[in-house]
Amino acid sequence: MTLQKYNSLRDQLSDNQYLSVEMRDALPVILVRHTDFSADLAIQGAQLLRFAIQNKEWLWLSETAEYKTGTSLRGGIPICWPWFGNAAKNPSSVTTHITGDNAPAHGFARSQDWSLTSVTESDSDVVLGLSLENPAHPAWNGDASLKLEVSMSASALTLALTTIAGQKEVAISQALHTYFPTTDINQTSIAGLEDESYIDALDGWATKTQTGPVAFVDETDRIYTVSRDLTLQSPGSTMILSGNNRTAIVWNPWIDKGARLSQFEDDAWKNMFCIESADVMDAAVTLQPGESHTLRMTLVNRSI
Ligand SMILES: O=P(O)(O)OC[C@H]1O[C@@H](O)[C@H](O)[C@@H](O)[C@@H]1O
Repeated sequence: MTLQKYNSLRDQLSDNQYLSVEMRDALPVILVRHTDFSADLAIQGAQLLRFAIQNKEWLWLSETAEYKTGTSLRGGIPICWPWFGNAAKNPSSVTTHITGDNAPAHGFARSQDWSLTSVTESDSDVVLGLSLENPAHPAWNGDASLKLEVSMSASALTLALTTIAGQKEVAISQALHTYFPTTDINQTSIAGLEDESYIDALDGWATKTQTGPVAFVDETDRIYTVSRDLTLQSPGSTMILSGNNRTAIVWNPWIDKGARLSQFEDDAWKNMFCIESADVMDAAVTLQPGESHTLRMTLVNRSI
């Protein structure tokens, strides 16, 4: 099956100037090698693994990432859908579609095979269209399909994740679970969340208010409301993250949880953090039959 997928992707991309496909262990990975930027995208999960401009890597990917069938890779931008995190923590509109006790964390879109549906390439950009038609899982009885558009250029990276409801009403929570690199987590901060309320998943899910920029001093796992662009500051790097998401998860596992995580070196917590452009909790999305919703995020580099 995997080899079939690889062969059909190779045929599909044979006329493209900047695109090719390679196998990494069990997974086909699309390679974008444009003159101005480069990227790697696993067709499983439609997971962007890398994006770089002039040797600056915009995403963090674990050195011990595993290219296995049915397992999300640690790093890049996994897609959490049709529920975020622990299924039971979702609002009832979302859990009504979840059956049984074996609902995987972060849904199932990140571990299923997607299709590459369109490719546009030019001197200035590359746009990949992917889809997960008729998404199905034993733990979900919802009816919707899912598309992802990944737009890459020498100035920006944009992801647009579109949910299209099927024959009945459906509610989903979702996140573009972006892993960012940093050379020093102790000198990393996020501006733009000042005065926003957040749920602290590490303090009994208490609701709190953010004072000043977010800094990382311990394990962090919070769901913020979002109303502005975010500025991600780390040594030598300033990135601006914008989008139409109403919530964002800020996460760093720190030392103890880092030691328990799969595909994660013991000291990797020092060099990564996640900001997940999300629609979760009260911001979960309900769609009537045939309606659609697009979650968008754009990343630009403002480093000097
Ligand atoms: O290991 P996973 O399933 O990819 O999840 C990673 C993290 O994802 C974050 O979104 C959650 O808030 C964390 O609690 C979780 O640990």
